Amino acid sequence: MAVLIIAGLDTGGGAGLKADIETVSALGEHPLPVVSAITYQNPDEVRGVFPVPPNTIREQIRAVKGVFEIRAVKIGLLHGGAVKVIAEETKGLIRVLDPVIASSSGFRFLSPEDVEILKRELLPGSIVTPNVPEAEVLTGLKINSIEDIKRVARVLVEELGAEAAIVKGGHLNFTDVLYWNGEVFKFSGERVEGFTHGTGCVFSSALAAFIAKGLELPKAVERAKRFVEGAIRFSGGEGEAVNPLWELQRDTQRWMAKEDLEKAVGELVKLGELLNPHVAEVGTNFALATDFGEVFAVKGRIVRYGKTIKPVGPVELNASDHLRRALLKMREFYPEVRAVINLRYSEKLIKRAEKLGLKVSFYDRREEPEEVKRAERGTMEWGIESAVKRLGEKPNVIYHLGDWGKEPMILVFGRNAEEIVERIRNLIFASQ
Ligand SMILES: Nc1ncnc2c1ncn2[C@@H]1O[C@H](COP(=O)(O)OP(=O)(O)OP(=O)(O)O)[C@@H](O)[C@H]1O
Ligand SMILES: Cc1ncc(CO)c(N)n1
Repeated sequence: MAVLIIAGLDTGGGAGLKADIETVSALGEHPLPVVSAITYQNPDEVRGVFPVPPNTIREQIRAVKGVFEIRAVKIGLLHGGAVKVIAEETKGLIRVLDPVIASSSGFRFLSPEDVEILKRELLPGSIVTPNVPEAEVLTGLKINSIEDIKRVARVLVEELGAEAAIVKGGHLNFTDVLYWNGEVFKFSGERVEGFTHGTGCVFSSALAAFIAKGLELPKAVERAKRFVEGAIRFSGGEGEAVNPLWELQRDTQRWMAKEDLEKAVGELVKLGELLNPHVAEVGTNFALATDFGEVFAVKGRIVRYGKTIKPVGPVELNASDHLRRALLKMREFYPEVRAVINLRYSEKLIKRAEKLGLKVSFYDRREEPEEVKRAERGTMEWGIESAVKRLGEKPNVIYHLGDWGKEPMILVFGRNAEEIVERIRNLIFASQ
């Protein structure tokens, strides 16, 4: 199904048309991109805007209207001169209007006069998706609470003529409110950590995509909100913005990590008899993280099995809490580290690691502060941090000598699963 997207270009690649195209494509619909403005911006600032002439916008829309079956329109950044043309050309279509008035960095895209034109020409009949400051500008009302949000959403529909209004709580308490058909719908949410540049664009284009799929409005809003939450959680990297491709990328990363780890575990099993004496009493596990910080490991761990070794279960997401925490802590210091394995402690292995040129550090559980001990779950994180700080550079191997009821252990880290296998091979062959 086709979704017509009328929006601006963000040179920083975070918001605007690029985010919209990715969102609509990721959700399986066909984007028809129409450029309304060219902005010069980066994640820190908007430097300026070139408005695309209204006739050029009209011709872009006309080139696809009637050729594709347009199931929904998403309208993002505009300029005053374009409003009338867009209103004319999208008449009769389902319109999601994201009234982009100012950037998150404070650049004012629409003048008060432009806002008046938007209210008069385009808002009536549209599904409008303002954030709190935009809703305040559109209605002239102040918003301090969820009750205010509900009132303003109603005003947008009942007094300003919108088909529906979703006032987004990203600037308040992450609860969005939909007013539609005389009814109020609340969509609760919690703050998600991550980059938020482009959230408004992704939300409105996801909403348009879900409407294009035929979802009823409340269901489409719910889905769009959850999609944005994922796009924030799995954001990051160069763009310092939300990531509309999160679901696809996460799934790709998952199968790659799973496959890599399965292969590497297979290689370890081939070392069976040689590795057997180094398997920890509690079992050995082997963990691999994706770029998104999700960690795969062997369910039930790798155990001694007669003279050889055996993975108890399959490679799965979150199959090892201990190693996951160790790895994620290490990645806070050294994000290139993606894999870890635990082995039974032996002085011989440590000596051998040092001889091989691996950087070795340790932590002493007796030095663990009382408050960390009492919190219980923080021990691993504390241990990794103290070992990293002790060495002052990236450790490849971290060991501890145990404590009451705790088996001494060695952790071997690597950039990927193959590197771990290689390190284990070198360690055990040489320690014969
Ligand atoms: N940190 C966050 N955690 C969870 N949800 C968020 C967060 N920030 C925004 N949202 C949600 O993202 C959606 C977009 O809302 P937001 O108010 O951020 O839009 P916006 O201000 O128009 O975005 P932009 O920054 O692109 O202008 C809403 O569903 C909102 O609740
Ligand atoms: C092009 C464009 N559209 C929307 C926004 C709002 O995030 C932005 N900063 N840039």
